[in-house]
Amino acid sequence: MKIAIFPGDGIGPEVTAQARRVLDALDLPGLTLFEGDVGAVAYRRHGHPLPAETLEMARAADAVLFGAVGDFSCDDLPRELRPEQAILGLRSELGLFANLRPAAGFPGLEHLSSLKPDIARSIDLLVVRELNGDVYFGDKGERDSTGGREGWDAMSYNEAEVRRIAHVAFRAAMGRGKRLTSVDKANVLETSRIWRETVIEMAKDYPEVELDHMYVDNAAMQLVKSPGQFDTIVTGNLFGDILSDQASACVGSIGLLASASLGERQAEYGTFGLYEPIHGSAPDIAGQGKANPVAAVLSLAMLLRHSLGREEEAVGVERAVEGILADGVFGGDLGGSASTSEIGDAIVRKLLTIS
Ligand SMILES: NC(=O)C1=CN([C@@H]2O[C@H](COP(=O)(O)OP(=O)(O)OC[C@H]3O[C@@H](n4cnc5c(N)ncnc54)[C@H](O)[C@@H]3O)[C@@H](O)[C@H]2O)C=CC1
Ligand SMILES: CC(C)CC(=O)C(=O)O
Ligand SMILES: [Mg+2]
Repeated sequence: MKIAIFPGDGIGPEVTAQARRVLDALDLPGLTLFEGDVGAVAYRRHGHPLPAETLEMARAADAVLFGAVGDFSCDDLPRELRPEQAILGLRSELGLFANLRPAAGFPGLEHLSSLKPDIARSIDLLVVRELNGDVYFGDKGERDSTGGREGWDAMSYNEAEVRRIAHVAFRAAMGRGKRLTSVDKANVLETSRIWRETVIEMAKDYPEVELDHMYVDNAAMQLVKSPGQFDTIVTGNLFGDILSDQASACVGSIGLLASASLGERQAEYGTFGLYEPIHGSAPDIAGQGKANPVAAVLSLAMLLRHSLGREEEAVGVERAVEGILADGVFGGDLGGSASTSEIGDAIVRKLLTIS
């Protein structure tokens, strides 16, 4: 099996280094690891945030472990050369339309949440975010208007795009609490009207799943008021991006949440996928040993589960993370003092103790 590791910018290399140590500690037979450049670092070295050789490496791999991209020094570059195009390009080129972002509290660590412990205790949800469409990939541009320069981004979803992500979400809900909340803005947006009608039409294929619908503004409010009401959420690219960052603060920190990005074949059979923390390159803390590597390590656990079929090892990594958090090993994002590498050390030690 070939795993491509793309550390990227800012804290990306710091957190992926810890995930790699965990992978090394597992000592799995038959694994080959490759590293590739993405983001600002790739732009500086190769003149493009997603060089052709990196994309080829991803295509040849069984799974990609991604760090993060983004660097404020690139803010003035044309959009197609900005570091963020690396992750957008990988998602679209590899057809990774289904982004799974689980958000569950760590038992006994409710006090780490931004919510009251009693409310935080109930969080156990999965955001299924569409990843290949919406305003991120729609036509966009700048034009002159009577009010000066005007920027525009087209939002759209067709029925086929809604169906394929909704199938993933209905199936995910079947494997969880059998409740699915579709989040949209159907009271205002035509995109959402088609989204909602399509999801309703599909519900008849999943009679065991209890489906409901929520406008995104209410969903944002309900997520902090009573997150326990959610089991599986399905939503578009933009709303899913925002709600999952919010869900991370409900759990405790954005440094805790992992994600898997899967495509048509992959969502069905569980092979190729791209795995990354939900956070970005965090330039405000980069290079200071302050990054929480847990999201990257849990992304590795998702890779082991979904792409390598290594459920036992995935559970082992998740147990090790739960163990070190229960031991009180955490960094500044959770009110502790452990550095990125100390957290990595503790996870590796715990993994070797429990396995
Ligand atoms: N998938 C990706 O590569 C993503 C890239 N970005 C890019 O990252 C750059 C920074 O974006 P922001 O909006 O600031 O989002 P961000 O997620 O990088 O950071 C938001 C806040 O959370 C903190 N934070 C993030 N990850 C952390 C971790 N592991 N441990 C402790 N604290 C952590 C940061 O210090 C910051 O205060 C931008 O260039 C943005 O475009 C943003 C999101 C996703
Ligand atoms: C940087 C982006 C392209 C998207 C993002 O924030 C995310 O996928 O979480
Ligand atoms: Mg985001």
